[in-house]
Amino acid sequence: MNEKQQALLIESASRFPPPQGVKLSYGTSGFRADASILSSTVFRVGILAALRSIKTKSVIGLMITASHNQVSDNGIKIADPTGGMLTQDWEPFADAIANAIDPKDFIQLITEFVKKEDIPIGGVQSAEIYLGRDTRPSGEVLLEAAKQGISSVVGAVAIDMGILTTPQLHWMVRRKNMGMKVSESSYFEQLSNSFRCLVDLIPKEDTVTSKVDEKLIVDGSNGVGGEKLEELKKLVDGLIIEVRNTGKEGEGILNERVGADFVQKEKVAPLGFSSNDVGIRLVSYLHVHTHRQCVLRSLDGDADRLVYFHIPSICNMKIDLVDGDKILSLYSLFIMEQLRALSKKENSGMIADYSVKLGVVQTAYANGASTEYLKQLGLDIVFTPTGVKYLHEKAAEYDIGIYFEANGHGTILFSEHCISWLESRTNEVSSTSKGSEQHKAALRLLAISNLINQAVGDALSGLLLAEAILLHKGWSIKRWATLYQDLPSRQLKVKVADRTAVTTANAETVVVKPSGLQEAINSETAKFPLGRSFIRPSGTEDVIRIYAEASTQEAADTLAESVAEHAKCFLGLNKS
Ligand SMILES: CC(=O)N[C@H]1[C@@H](OP(=O)(O)O)O[C@H](CO)[C@@H](O)[C@@H]1O
Ligand SMILES: [Mg+2]
Repeated sequence: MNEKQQALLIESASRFPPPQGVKLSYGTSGFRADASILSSTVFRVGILAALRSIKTKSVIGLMITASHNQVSDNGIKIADPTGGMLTQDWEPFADAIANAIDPKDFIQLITEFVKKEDIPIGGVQSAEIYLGRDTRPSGEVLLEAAKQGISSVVGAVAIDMGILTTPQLHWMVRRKNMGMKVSESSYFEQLSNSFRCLVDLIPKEDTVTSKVDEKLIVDGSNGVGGEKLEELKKLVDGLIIEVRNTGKEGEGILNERVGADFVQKEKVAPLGFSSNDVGIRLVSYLHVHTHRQCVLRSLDGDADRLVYFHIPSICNMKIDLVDGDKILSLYSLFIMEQLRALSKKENSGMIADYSVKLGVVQTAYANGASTEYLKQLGLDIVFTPTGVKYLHEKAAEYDIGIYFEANGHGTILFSEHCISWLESRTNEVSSTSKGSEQHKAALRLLAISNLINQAVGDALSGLLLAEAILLHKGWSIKRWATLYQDLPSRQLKVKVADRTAVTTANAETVVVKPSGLQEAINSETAKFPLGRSFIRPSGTEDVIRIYAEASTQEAADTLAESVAEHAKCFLGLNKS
């Protein structure tokens, strides 16, 4: 790094002094904190994004969002060249520069890292960073900090893509690096075209329209997802979608008693839904929730999560939740059916010439009943720690890898080899047996690979895929919900003195430190039939999370409470 570059960094960093007495960590999904202390972090991540772009010779994404957190929080995360999360190798550097208080230490960290990674700053390689943000009011100021961080690296250019959902930004980065044109309208077109393709491939005789829910009501969490769905729905025929909690002025506060995270964790209907919606299919998203005939859905604050629910009774606003595990099960079932059809010998006399490796990835939060169901389908199931970066990485090892967190964050990854094989299948088959089930199955799988976001979980594309499958099967949300019955579960969070004192192993199912705590959890769990419980430190909030499931709701609640008590004893409460 030459002197001119060093001077530029020192000068611009002086405009963004880091907060004192706070330790930030890149966490499960980037940096998150109260927005008022984040300018310096965002500025520094802007520098990191520019270095990453030079190093990889690719466009990098930088998203300003705190997803399901309260509106006063904000955050920042990076999209790598493939559209996935920042490579985990760079996270320690992100943590180090975010926490370097002394400007000299800060510059030294960058100098050493640039040398170690051999990043040719100031050379011919330029850097391009796509910026996106959600609808949080603090987004504008933080966007400016990111721009200044980027422009303090010689040759780096920031391109503001505007207010976007997180998955839209990831999609754009991926597509741009594949050499394609990028715009929001091309995103909407790709989603709506592939949805139409799936609907056109529904066997006419099998459509049992009377059973299908008529209307879909979507809870947009008062965030960016509602607004974007309003645009997308103009291009989608055959679905009646009503968006609530759109975040328009006066409609409500982002993520406050709305959104997928709230619905999934509290298991009650979000604000804006009433006893008039009984029987409808509903969706929540980021968080998206759905509710239709009425199915309801919830999106989350940045629209990368999706859960469905319906309100079965007017007596209370308790919901029947169709969570990420059930979305995963629906997708798995449909994909298995297509693969089976593809491998059948038909008129053409051809059978699949290679067997597609299909796998599913879950975390410890997956309901035990879902894992059992997927096992019975004969699927290969793998568990990873919480956080999409882990699930995504694992899913990418398959030809078709489906991953979901119970909270509705997930997608389906298709390997390049699988996509070209499917393409060749459609070409081969077309001359001899066009219109055969084999041909259609290949076309459906290709349409799914175009519809579902290959970069990251995406509430909008996930919703269209779930809808297409329900239409294909002629299923209502109630039918879908009966795939299996969830084991009763409870999640709690506790603010302890220092959540980093907890370390875990075996995909977070076992506490390693503090010692003795796991034994206490084991002895509580043993008291309940089908009991299962674990704790882990959250990567997005200053809490530890407790999960418990058991054969009855009462037992799950009691187990969660008693494990929480042990955790408090071992860890001490946060006094602040
Ligand atoms: C139990 C739970 O839902 N945890 C969520 C939450 O992470 P925590 O590290 O648990 O705070 O936010 C992450 C980012 O959205 C998401 O990936 C994860 O699944
Ligand atoms: Mg999110």
